Formats: sequence, C-alpha cells, structure tokens
Amino acid sequence: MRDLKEIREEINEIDEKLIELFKRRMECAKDVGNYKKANNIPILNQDRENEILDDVLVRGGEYGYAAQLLFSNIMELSRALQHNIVGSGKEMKELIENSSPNIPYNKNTKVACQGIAGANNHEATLKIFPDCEPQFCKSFKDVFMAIENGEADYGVLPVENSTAGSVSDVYDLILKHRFYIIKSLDLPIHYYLASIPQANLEDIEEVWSHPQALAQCSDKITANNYKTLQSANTAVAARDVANSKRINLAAVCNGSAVKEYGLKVLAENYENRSDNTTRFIVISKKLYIPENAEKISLCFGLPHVTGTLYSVLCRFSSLGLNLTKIESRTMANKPFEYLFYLDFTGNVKNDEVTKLLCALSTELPEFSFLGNYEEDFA
Ligand SMILES: O=C(O)C(=O)C[C@]1(C(=O)O)C=C[C@@H](O)C=C1
Repeated sequence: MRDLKEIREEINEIDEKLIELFKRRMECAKDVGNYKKANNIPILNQDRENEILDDVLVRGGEYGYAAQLLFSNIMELSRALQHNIVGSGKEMKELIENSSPNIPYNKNTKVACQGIAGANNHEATLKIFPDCEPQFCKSFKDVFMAIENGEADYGVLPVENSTAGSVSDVYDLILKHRFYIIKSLDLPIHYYLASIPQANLEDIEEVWSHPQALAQCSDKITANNYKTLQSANTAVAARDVANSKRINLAAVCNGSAVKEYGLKVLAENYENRSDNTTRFIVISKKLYIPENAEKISLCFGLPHVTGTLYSVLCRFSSLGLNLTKIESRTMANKPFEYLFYLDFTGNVKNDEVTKLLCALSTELPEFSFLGNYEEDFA
C-alpha cells in the first residue's frame, strides 16, 4: 500500500495542474462571452454542452458519470461568468434596485385575510398590522383576487405548519399569481377543545375544525375516537358549534374564537406538539425589500436536462446561501412537468446574489423572483 503522505503529495501536484487548467478554461469562457455579446448570441448552447457531456461520459471510463457531474458544474460556472459579461437580467437588477425598503402602513391600509374574526389568519394579521381592520375573504383565492383587483394592499396567508406541513393551495396560488412576498411571521398556535357552555367533556362525540387544525390535534382526536367534520376555518367551526346548541359537539379553535363565540373550554393545548407553529406570509403587488431582509423566495420550471436542479442549488450554496424550503407543484395542463418554489437565506444587497438571480432569470423557464424579506417570530 502507498504511503498516505506520498499519495497526498501526488494529489497536490494534480490539483495544481487542475486549477491552472480550470483558470485557462474560464478565460476561454470569458472570450466566448465577449464574442457572444458582440454578436448577440445566447449564452446557453445546450447542443454544445451535450456534446461535451457525452464525450466525458465515454472518456471518463469507470468515472464517466462523476466526470459528467464535474463538467456540468464547470459549464454552469462558465455560463455564470458569461452572464456577467453580457449583463443578463437587466430587468431583474432594475426591479431590485427600484424596490423600496419601507413597507407603508397606517390604520387605513387595506389588509386581506381568509376566514372570520377569531381565526388564526386574523390573529396573524393583527400581529403584523396591529391596528388594521382586516378584509375577511371566503377563500385563499379571494385574498389573491383582492390584491389583483386593487381592493387590498396586502394579503396575509398561512404557508406552512410545523406539524401538518405545507398549505399546498396557497403555494399553488403563489405560483399562479406571482405577487411579491414582503414579510413572514412564525406564530405559535395553541388550540382549545371548546363546546357550548352546557356541555361536558364526557358528552363529546364529534369535533369540528379546519383540516389543518384537525391534523395538528390528531393524537387526542384519534385517542378519543371522535368523529370529525371539516370547517372552512377554526373560527367558523367555533361559531357553528355555538349556533348548533348540541352538547355532543366541540370545536378545535384558538383562544380568540373561544371568547368571540362564548364557548366553554373543555381542554387546553390540544395540539400534538407543544411547539406547534404556523408560518404566515404577507403578499403585495409592489416589491419592498427591507434593509435586514434575510430570506429570498423564488420559483422556476426546469428545462429537460439532467441535473439542472442540482446545479442551480450548487450555485446558491457556493455563495453560502442555504436552501430552507423547496416545494414542487405540477404545472397546469402539463402532467409530469413541475414548477419549483424555493426559499434561501440571503440578502440581494450582496452583489453576487443579484448577479446569480440575473443569470437564473434568463436561463430558467418560468423564473420569478418572489421577494427578499424579514422573518419575524411572535
Ligand atoms: O461553447 C460555448 O458556446 C460556450 O459558451 C462554452 C460553454 C462551456 O463552458 O463549454 C459554456 C456555455 C455554453 O452553454 C456551452 C459551452
């Protein structure tokens, strides 16, 4: 067996050559970039890349697939360099530069949320916009429509719960409308099992609530063998239980709904997990990027090329930006084609981040920058 020190010396020797070759290759890519700029030729040449990848697969022998991965990353870097030379993504750059850091708000600002008084959405809305009179909408879709039609300035929406997972309807609407996300709030959610004042815990046979709340409280509901019925939201469940006058019924709802609809608390902290938290976002037609923004959201489709998602993720991680969320949703009318929604840590004030977004905006189909915002914790 060879001595470790000796092998490492050989690796150092090879790396020295590799780095020189890599630098030479990047200089060539730069020259091609200048040529493409002068002749108005697109940066990406998929046929040329495929030709190179096919070639390295064969020449790489037993390391053929690894060699393909290496070269697809090298070409990704070479394209990134060329995008800089050409000045791709001007619109993206302007969009970011023209955004304002302060989110305007006073008590007359129109804020839309789904549900009725006492719902979790209402609570989140008041936490973010303390003195506002929310415009209650029947559905998440109506919140988006209120923004679309200019009836509301902002919309507050739940996107994810720590127990029950993503609110997929909201992600579908985000991808459809592509409004900007200008803030997020993590709100701890505690539930009560509540009934009309005449009822006792032993009387309960059936529980009403929103499907997400039923999922977040599934342990106790299942243990008690309760029948469940889905409501439009937790406050609607509370209101309907109050109106039903039935003693065998209870709602899973929050403290505001208990008060709002005069219910009796039968059990507290009904959620499966004590750290039960829901993440809400604020959407807006106008882009605001606060000074201390720390989360970047974007979405895109993928060209039918092996490893594209991987190489896009690599480009973020090479800038030290971590992926914190990824959702894939099927495209409308295109079975088995996907749109991706992603959250990364980071701030677009970093020049390298803006350059990356500019490059991606010209390379990826259906690309949208959805915002760069602060994350608050209630
Ligand atoms: O040959 C080109 O057109 C280049 O720009 C070079 C290169 C490469 O790095 O090999 C980079 C981008 C293209 O998509 C194809 C190939």
